[in-house]
Amino acid sequence: MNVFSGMIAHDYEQVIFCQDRTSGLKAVIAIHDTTLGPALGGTRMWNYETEEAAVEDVLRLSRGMTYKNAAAGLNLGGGKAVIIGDARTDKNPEMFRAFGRYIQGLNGRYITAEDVGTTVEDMDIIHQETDYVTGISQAFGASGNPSPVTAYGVYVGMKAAAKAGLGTESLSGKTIAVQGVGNVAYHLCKHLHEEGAQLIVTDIHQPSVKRAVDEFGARAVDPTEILQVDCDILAPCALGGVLNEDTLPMIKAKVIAGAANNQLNTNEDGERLQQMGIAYAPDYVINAGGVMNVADELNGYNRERAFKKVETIFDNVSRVFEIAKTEQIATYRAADRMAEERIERMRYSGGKFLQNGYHILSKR
Ligand SMILES: NC(=O)c1ccc[n+]([C@@H]2O[C@H](COP(=O)([O-])OP(=O)(O)OC[C@H]3O[C@@H](n4cnc5c(N)ncnc54)[C@H](O)[C@@H]3O)[C@@H](O)[C@H]2O)c1
Ligand SMILES: CC(C)C[C@H](N)C(=O)O
Repeated sequence: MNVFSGMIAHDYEQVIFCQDRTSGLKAVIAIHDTTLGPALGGTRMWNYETEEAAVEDVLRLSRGMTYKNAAAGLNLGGGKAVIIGDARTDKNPEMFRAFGRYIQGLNGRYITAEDVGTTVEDMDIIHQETDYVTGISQAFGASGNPSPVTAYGVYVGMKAAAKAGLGTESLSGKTIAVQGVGNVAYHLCKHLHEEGAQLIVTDIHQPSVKRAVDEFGARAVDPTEILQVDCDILAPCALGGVLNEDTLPMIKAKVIAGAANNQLNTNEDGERLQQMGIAYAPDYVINAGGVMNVADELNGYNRERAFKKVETIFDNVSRVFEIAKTEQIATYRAADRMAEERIERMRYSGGKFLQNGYHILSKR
């Protein structure tokens, strides 16, 4: 495994390997870019088949957080962590405490939160060792589980995507196909049902499907069918890579707007979507509600302020469609451009010597 070539390719700042024999912790923290501020991103716990796969994932996800935080207008950089192991069988409190001490050792360069396989309870254990953790329990005056807030952000972002792709932001009467009805999509379906959308759902976990059918009158289909059903909007809310050269020809939706990270398998798939005339809301712009919510904890959590911030996702998604239209480029490129411009402006401005409280000279 050649870690440095991977780091140099997209200019990663730091990768930290953490090991604790007693608890079985094997973790990798990747800090991609801290131009806008300390790196904030969740910790994923996943049973990776190889260590290379874990490193690849943490690199890809941490860079995604740089773009997500920048496009969301947060003064935060991008980072992410992965813990290698089965989230259902391999967790123990000592593991998360050891991990918390590693985070504390970074002195604020990296701040963690939930991601796939980790929970509020895990964040609370990390919090026993460090303050550089968000998404901790509401009992601490913090924000708790980010999934319902992510869902609300996807809902308002979907309205902006519908305006661009269907000419109306109303989702009433629209047929919406949802792939994966887990933590985020359950709450998304609730908003969509309340607005009067017709739902088609699938999941590999049958109780989740049953809940959506029972509570929202959703029509269930097999996981192999969801991408090809007749619908107005497709919401990928399971795992990444679902929009690829094999699946794109099947898709009948005019709009794609969902919560999953890394929906496009490659950038070429983003170009294909543009050629097909499908209005694609870039994943990291529409699913930023969770990070917006946990980031508010850094200011002393205020739920009302956090939700106001999450509502800006409507404007952020609209802006992406505007850039794409004006520049005649695919929406994923428009989103990257929006994020990169913000980072580059700060990099340029931050490159000027201006005395501030953090500068070494001020401590003499
Ligand atoms: N939780 C958050 O706040 C948040 C924030 C931003 C992005 N995301 C992203 O949103 C997505 C969903 O997150 P979540 O927290 O709801 O996770 P989750 O694990 O609760 O839900 C995912 C669901 O997808 C199902 N699934 C997996 N593979 C499937 C397949 N092939 N076909 C159908 N269903 C399948 C799972 O059974 C599960 O119910 C993930 O990609 C995550 O990275 C989550
Ligand atoms: C900070 C977390 C709530 C981030 C979330 N896991 C995401 O991918 O956006």
